[in-house]
Amino acid sequence: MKEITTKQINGSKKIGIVVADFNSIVTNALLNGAVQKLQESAVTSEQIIVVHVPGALELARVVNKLSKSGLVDGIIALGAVIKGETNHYDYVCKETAAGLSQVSLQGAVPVMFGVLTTESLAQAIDRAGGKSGNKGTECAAGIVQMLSVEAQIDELV
Ligand SMILES: Nc1c(NC[C@H](O)[C@H](O)[C@H](O)CO)[nH]c(=O)[nH]c1=O
Ligand SMILES: CC(=O)[C@@H](O)COP(=O)(O)O
Repeated sequence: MKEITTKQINGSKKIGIVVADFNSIVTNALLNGAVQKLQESAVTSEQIIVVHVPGALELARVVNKLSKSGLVDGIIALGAVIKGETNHYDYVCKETAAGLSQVSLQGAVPVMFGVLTTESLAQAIDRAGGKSGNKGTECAAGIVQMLSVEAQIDELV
């Protein structure tokens, strides 16, 4: 049986982080968690490109542009969508998830979905370095695994 699993990624790989500035008190914490985890995984700051967009709905377009650019080998998309008084939340969540999923499946590089979709600011804070962890940290570990396993598959082809 051959098992393909995580190894450290080589120093030539570039990782893009596209972060929504809406609810920046949360998304900055996600960004910090992602960068710290990447650095713990021996990814240098020179291998990381950070791009800011206005809100979650703009993530997919810029992630798609970055994916096609050839500048990066993997992308982490970070955002925080927090429910308000109306059903606008539902549309933002649905379209953001659909857009990013499409880019990851059909695009050139793997995309990690690091967009919080919560009922309250408190729930978001809990998931951006609070008692429920840090979604940015999770996504950083995930992109390292994805780049590693995809490279190993390419070597078998
Ligand atoms: N309410 C939230 C938004 N709304 C803004 C949209 O994402 C978008 O920027 C706007 O509709 C213009 O196209 N964005 C978030 O990231 N989080 C929210 O809670
Ligand atoms: C997720 C959102 O778009 C939300 O912030 C909008 O708030 P509201 O539904 O009160 O307009």
